[in-house]
Amino acid sequence: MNPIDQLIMERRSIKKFKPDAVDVEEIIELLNIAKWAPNHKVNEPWRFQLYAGAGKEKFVQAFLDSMKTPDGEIPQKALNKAQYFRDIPLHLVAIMPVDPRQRRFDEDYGALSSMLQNFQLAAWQRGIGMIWRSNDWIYNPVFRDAIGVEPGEKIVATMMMGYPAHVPEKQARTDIREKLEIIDQ
Ligand SMILES: Cc1cc2nc3c(=O)[nH]c(=O)nc-3n(C[C@H](O)[C@H](O)[C@H](O)COP(=O)(O)O)c2cc1C
Repeated sequence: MNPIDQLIMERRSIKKFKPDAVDVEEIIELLNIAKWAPNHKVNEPWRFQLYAGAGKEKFVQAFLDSMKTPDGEIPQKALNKAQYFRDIPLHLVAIMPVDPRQRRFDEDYGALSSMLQNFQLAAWQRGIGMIWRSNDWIYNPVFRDAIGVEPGEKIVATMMMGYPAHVPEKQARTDIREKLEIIDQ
């Protein structure tokens, strides 16, 4: 199998990471590769925040703030998740401008999603794993405010990254013939 086909098929979303640090410069390099995604108008509809080292606590605190109940309590489940996040080497937040024109919005979302998949693949090639998370809290105004996402911006993903401690089994995919209609007459 050619290496690109193999890379696409063998990349997995990673949830368990080794504690080993990932070099921030390598992530910058990978983002500089990933930006060559297809992008109508080449408007580069994205900005990123990379939480590393002591800076991760800002991300974790924003998450915890968004999890507070009306009486100011933080559920144990959220505290456990926060600890899990602290132990992950890097968190990347991908943010796009929200264009009120549906077509432009769709194009921007498509471009950033393509960019993020490039990023996942280029990182996997170098042994770096990640998971794209789009949990409810990225839509929570408390979380958005805490990390400085402006009105008119949308968090598209949080990418949690590190060297994989466990690579899960692939989940089956349907033969594309079942989802493909060929119209040739
Ligand atoms: C837009 C998007 C959002 C996702 N959000 C989550 C998420 O919130 N939590 C999660 O565990 N995985 C999330 N994933 C990762 C998928 O769960 C994962 O791709 C899927 O299970 C298939 O596994 P694979 O990537 O290893 O093939 C997301 C993926 C995409 C593309």
